[in-house]
Amino acid sequence: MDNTAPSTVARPRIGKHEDRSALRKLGAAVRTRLQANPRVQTLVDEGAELYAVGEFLSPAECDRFIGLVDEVARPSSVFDLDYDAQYRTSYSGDVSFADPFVRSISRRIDDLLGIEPTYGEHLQGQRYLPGQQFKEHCDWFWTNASYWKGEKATGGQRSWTAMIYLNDVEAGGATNFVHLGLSVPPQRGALLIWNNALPDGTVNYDTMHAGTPVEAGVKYVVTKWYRTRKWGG
Ligand SMILES: O=C(O)CCC(=O)C(=O)O
Ligand SMILES: [Fe+2]
Repeated sequence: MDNTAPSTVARPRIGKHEDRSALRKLGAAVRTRLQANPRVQTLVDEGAELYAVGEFLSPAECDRFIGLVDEVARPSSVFDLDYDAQYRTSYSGDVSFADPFVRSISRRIDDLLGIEPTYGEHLQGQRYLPGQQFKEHCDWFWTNASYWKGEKATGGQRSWTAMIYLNDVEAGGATNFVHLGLSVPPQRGALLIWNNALPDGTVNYDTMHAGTPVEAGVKYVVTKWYRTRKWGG
């Protein structure tokens, strides 16, 4: 599940900034916790906040997760997809939250960030074959879009994103933060974390990113998006 806008519209009106104070508080709490953790590397701290942890998952855990993604992968969908059916061409799926292995990994991410587990959406796996990509988008929700009413009632705005690369990719597949000039190549087991909001609690356009096309090999990632409140209906 994701929220995408045409990349040609860099700074559209998004309506009033919803969940601003919750985003500000979550931003500060997670920032403080990550910066105090010696395992966490700061990638960007100006204009946006991006962090990374190498070898967050072991190779065996990555392989096990890849197996689960292969089981659930189906064509991806994004919100308001009509304008460009090619926007997200990867395969994605919610890996089973009933699986104790999935739960343990999910909890490990919660603990690292220090976010209340119920705020997190279920982990979503994605698989990209050669030529597949996820074009430029922000993970936060457009609060003037038709889907917002439903999202507002089921957890509100997205705060932090955590994404794990499950394998090294032969060629291509980097995650490109277009406004930050940062390109992150897939690295097996590495966790990438970013704040979708600015310190003042407004959504951050500069978190816009793309999963660039895989050129050779297959790319697997697992993503967890956190809301500002308990997620779910
Ligand atoms: O695959 C990537 O590198 C990016 C994925 C992504 O942007 C997302 O899942 O929200
Ligand atoms: Fe994304």
